[in-house]
Amino acid sequence: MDTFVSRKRRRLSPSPEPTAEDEDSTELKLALLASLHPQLDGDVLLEALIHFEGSVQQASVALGRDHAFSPTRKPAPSRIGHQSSLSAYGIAPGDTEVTKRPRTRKGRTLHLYDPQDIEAHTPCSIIHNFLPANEADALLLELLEQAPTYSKLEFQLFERVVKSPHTFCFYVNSLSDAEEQKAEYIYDGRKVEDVRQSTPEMLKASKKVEEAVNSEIQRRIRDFYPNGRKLKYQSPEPWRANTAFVNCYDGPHESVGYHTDQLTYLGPRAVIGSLSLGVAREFRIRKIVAEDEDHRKEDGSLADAQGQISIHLPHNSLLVMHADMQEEWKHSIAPAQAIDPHPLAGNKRLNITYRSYKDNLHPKYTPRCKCGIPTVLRCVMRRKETRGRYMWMCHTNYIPGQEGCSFFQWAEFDDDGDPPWAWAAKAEKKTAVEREDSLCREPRDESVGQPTKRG
Ligand SMILES: O=C(O)CCC(=O)C(=O)O
Ligand SMILES: [Fe+2]
Repeated sequence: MDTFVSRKRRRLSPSPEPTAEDEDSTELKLALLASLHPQLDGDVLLEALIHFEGSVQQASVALGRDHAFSPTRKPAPSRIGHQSSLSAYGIAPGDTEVTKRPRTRKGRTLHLYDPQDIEAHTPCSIIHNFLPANEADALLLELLEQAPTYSKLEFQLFERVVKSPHTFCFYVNSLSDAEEQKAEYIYDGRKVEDVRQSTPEMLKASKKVEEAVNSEIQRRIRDFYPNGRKLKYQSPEPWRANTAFVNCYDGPHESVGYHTDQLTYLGPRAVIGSLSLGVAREFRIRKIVAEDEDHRKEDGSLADAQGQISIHLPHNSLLVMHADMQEEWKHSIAPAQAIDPHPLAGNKRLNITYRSYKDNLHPKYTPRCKCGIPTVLRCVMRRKETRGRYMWMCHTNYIPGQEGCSFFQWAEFDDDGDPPWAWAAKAEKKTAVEREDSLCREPRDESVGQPTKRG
């Protein structure tokens, strides 16, 4: 499953290589604070952490003192945040240069609703009223029936076992895919027991999601990427909705901490289609800055250069997280102070994240660690020197009670995001296509197809 909060890996020996620990310290502290104070908003936790210069303990004591510490406790928003003026964040109308300079000021949240603002200032695009209304309702009703059987993810954070503050379930398109997932795929160092076949309404929606995501990918490439070309490592193959994680947030306090989605089976520069149903909630994103002198505070700690952006996700909206998202931004569902109940879902929000698993990243091919377990794929986000490089790492220390090994290996990919073990077959295929092309181009025997002269 996704690494819903960042977790600290115990460093077994000093290493010049990046570790998840280097990458995650602020998120880790926030996750710890969130698990201790689940009712408080992420902004409040972040401000407390900044106020106490990164000390989780001092921040936690202050936050727990009858809420005496309330750094920027805002009046409870009516329901959902209002859109701040884009100019307040240095965003001029018509400024479509994506992700080049900070869009938000540190410590502030910019609320975006409009699809054009969202695609211009974030690595996402959104389609409102995505499904015909009756199909969206039928899908929601089907999932509401299943949601009580979903479970919380349990993971190890330092020495404690922590539960994710929402429930979820994993779906694939057929029963045989479900059996294969249970037998062979590894998430957070272990196999998953509960993998289900997608419901009829999910399968129906997934065809529409597939079509929309493929067309959004092409539009993004054409209108936003340099020279109208796909990104390095981005797959040129059509996106297939072959797996889905369904999340359920029951009430305003259920949430998901800042994280990136696991790339292990998606590969680099992954695209994800996320369909929201039921109660509208805020999807927050934050750009991760490099750990360099420009971003360092006087005490040596790392300061985030910008605040967060909040994208509002109403019932029946499809959010596409594009190829420029996972390696550079983190995302979360923030706890809400108040929500508008939905006529069918009450206080619940259901969310389906459709994903495209790559055949050549099946765990039978990927490197195994010293524990004998297929490894997890991560991307260096913070360390300036190695930023953007991929690595295979042991993840058995995510299992409560297990230590894991220190396995680390740089991960290589070609420009299309395919791993080395796929290269020979790709080259063969290319040669075969070229041979076929050249056969087609060879001068034709003039007599073929011509009326034959009779002697
Ligand atoms: O609920 C959402 O919109 C996001 C869920 C998410 O981030 C995930 O499943 O990885
Ligand atoms: Fe996610």
